[in-house]
Amino acid sequence: MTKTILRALAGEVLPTPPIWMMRQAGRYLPEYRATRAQAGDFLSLCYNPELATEVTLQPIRRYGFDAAILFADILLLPQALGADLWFVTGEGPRLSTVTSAADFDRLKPVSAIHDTLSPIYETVGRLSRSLPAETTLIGFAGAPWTVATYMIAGRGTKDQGPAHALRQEDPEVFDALIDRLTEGTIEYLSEQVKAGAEVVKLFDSWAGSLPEDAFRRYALEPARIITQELKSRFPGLPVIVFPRQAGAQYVGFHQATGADCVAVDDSVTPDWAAEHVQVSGCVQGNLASSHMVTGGEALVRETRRVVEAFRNGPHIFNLGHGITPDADPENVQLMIDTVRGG
Ligand SMILES: Cc1c2[nH]c(c1CCC(=O)O)Cc1[nH]c(c(CCC(=O)O)c1C)Cc1[nH]c(c(CCC(=O)O)c1C)Cc1[nH]c(c(C)c1CCC(=O)O)C2
Repeated sequence: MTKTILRALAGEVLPTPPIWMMRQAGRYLPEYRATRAQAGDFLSLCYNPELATEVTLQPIRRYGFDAAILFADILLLPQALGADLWFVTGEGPRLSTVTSAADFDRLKPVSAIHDTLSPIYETVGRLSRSLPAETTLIGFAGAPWTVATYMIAGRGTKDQGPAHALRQEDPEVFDALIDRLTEGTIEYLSEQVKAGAEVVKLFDSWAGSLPEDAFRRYALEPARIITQELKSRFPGLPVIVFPRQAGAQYVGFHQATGADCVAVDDSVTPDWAAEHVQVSGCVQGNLASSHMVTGGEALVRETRRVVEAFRNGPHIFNLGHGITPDADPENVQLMIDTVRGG
């Protein structure tokens, strides 16, 4: 029987939505923290196929989620393109910056990325051989705009100021970077699919900071190009796009990109998303991840509200954003029991 996630992605309305969780392998789980300590740092874990496979499987063993997502990070692609990358504990990622034509010219060609990323493909292959038969394997990459915001600023930023400045002040360099990332993302995801990923997801975490014209050009258009090219290379490949905090711009995103599923964050209500986004295809989301910290009756009530709102169309249950390190693993179980048990 076809896997539930693939059925939902094909547009089927299921009595119980399939479920997985962004960042389901992460620091809220004691077994993740133990494996990560064994690996040393986060990047060593990403590039270690044996341990990356292990942490990807941990939430599947513990909770029986319907999908596993490759354990990696959206910033591995810039690293493979030649950016220096490191993580500062308690603060987040740091990268060497791209803010001029000279910086851009130092980046490697897309053909070079596999030298760095081949361990990731090996992890995908191992996962594809070891997952339970009913579990779907999701590969992923960052969307060009979101990845560019980190490459331009050299770190995470609250308002993506440096990237907005570059796109306005030096559109030539900015567009060249977006194009390189678009091309790199296609090749990166293609290798994940060849290694066994059954679905791919594009994370555009900062799409919501783009004003309307720029949203079309830098969020929608790259997502369309990547989706279309992957679907022409791999007919039938399901694609999930996540233009986070797109608000009103979620409307029409399925049709404009050709993606099978639009993931929505929790800044929109499930009723609104059912009416305006699910009308055109499968929706993924969108319980606020704070419920995984606070739990209790509110968690049960809001979980039911999400299930109820999306009941009449294709839906994959998920959080509105990644689960946080301070989440309680028991609340995750309560969410799953509520989705599956009513
Ligand atoms: C912006 C972004 C990044 N990475 C990602 C995004 C887009 C989605 C989002 O908005 O959350 C995506 C990502 N990061 C990770 C995954 C793995 C798959 C999954 O479980 O969803 C995915 C899909 C693992 C990770 N990526 C990171 C962790 C925590 C690493 C650790 O210390 O163990 C994990 C499990 C680190 C990371 N990676 C990134 C940041 C800003 C950080 C530091 C923040 C933090 O410390 O939580 C960049």
